[in-house]
Amino acid sequence: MSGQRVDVKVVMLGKEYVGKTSLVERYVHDRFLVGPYQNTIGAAFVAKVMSVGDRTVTLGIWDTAGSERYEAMSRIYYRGAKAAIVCYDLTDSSSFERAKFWVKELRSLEEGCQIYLCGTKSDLLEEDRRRRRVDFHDVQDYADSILLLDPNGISKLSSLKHLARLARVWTSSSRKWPRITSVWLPSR
Ligand SMILES: Nc1nc2c(ncn2[C@@H]2O[C@H](COP(=O)(O)OP(=O)(O)OP(=O)(O)O)[C@@H](O)[C@H]2O)c(=O)[nH]1
Repeated sequence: MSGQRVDVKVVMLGKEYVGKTSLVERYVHDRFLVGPYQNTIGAAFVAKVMSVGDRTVTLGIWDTAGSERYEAMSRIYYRGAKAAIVCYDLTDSSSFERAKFWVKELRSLEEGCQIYLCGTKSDLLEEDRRRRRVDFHDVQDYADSILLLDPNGISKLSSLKHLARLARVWTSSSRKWPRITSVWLPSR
């Protein structure tokens, strides 16, 4: 990581191949890389400067490797994160189980971290709905069950408006670009 000042640390988590790097590439460089899949090794860091009202905020985004081989390393990267974008692939049910694993871990170990749950690759469902492997209602029920555990968590959303905005950027999409649906979860 460079010596750049970071105001808000954001970490990307989720099973390998769900599309974490693609989301970061799109958000930071406004591009979608085509070509052979290249798995992330360890983690990659990128900074993104954004304006929030009259303030300038530097996000430091850690894009972790999804392979379980790097699980211990990912724990190092989520320490102190203000937000975690936990991704799962709508066409891969095991990736949703993996997302739950990360949510559980963050909620018990990183209480100050806002968690965003992102279902990726919705373009594949537009092409063929039968490819869906993660039911929308299951995700909704899961999100609700966590909200119910901590009703106060909802208020935290307004205190981190810039991150909510960041999530919105990631949800707006066009064809052929990373496609996600997002559900906000409180941190506890
Ligand atoms: N159809 C479709 N493919 C996508 C989308 N996002 C990513 N992909 C493809 O999915 C593959 C994996 O994407 P990555 O962004 O490298 O996945 P990752 O989660 O960073 O993977 P790891 O680095 O192994 O953890 C690549 O071949 C991407 O082109 C999407 O929204 N739609």
